[in-house]
Amino acid sequence: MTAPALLLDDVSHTFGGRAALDHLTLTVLPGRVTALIGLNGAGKTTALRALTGRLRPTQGSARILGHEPDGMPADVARRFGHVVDTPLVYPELTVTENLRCAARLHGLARRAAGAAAAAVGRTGLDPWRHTRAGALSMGNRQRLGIAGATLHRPAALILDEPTSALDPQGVVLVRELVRGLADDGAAVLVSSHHLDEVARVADEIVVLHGGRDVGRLEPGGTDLEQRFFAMVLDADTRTADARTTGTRSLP
Ligand SMILES: Nc1ncnc2c1ncn2[C@@H]1O[C@H](COP(=O)(O)OP(=O)(O)OP(=O)(O)O)[C@@H](O)[C@H]1O
Repeated sequence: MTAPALLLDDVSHTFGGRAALDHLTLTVLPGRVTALIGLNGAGKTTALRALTGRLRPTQGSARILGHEPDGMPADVARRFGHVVDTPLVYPELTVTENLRCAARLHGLARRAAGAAAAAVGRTGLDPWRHTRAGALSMGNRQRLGIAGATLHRPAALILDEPTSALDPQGVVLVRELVRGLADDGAAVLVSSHHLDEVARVADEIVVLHGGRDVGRLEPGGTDLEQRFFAMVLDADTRTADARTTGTRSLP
């Protein structure tokens, strides 16, 4: 059996006594794009932060390429890429300089210039390659973050709402980038609100609601939005019923 490249194992997290994640188990296999979708406040970013080690969950564990996110050996860390919260971008450096730094950080010291130039091309940043990152538009800053997180062709990739600020051309470029990495064997976990986009890129869609995995949606078909809302409504109904009967509702 193939081992998951990304794993959240029975993860719960509370902020000030309020549950943000509730016994969430999530696996992403090599070569697969898994999308995490949910309403505002469903727990998507908290899940991705727990997986990247930016947040230590109250309960449960996370693994990236078989290692704890806090204790990844350097050679494993170089096979991982992510954009969660703010992208690692230096505002005083140009786009190209930032990407050369990212290439060096990912162990591509001798190939940094070539990797940076290729990443500029892949993400449509050519007109801005000599622009300081701090002077970029929000969408181009998002492109730069994604370019830096993917230029080393990671084996495991986590992107939190990667297309939130992108124009239609950027959405297509990111879709092709993500799909291409997965087709080359990468495990990709992406959170999104854009159901149409998710349907185009994901192999599997996990619905998060109230910090819980409430079910999977097939990416195919035209009624994804309808199926999403039906799943969320059903989860709410079961939670309300469980409260009435004093039991814990199951996903
Ligand atoms: N640092 C924090 N302190 C307190 N509560 C937090 C913190 N971060 C998140 N939360 C709470 O945890 C819950 C899940 O938030 P999270 O940001 O993970 O949701 P999300 O699904 O990513 O939402 P969105 O789609 O709006 O980005 C929310 O109720 C949120 O208010």
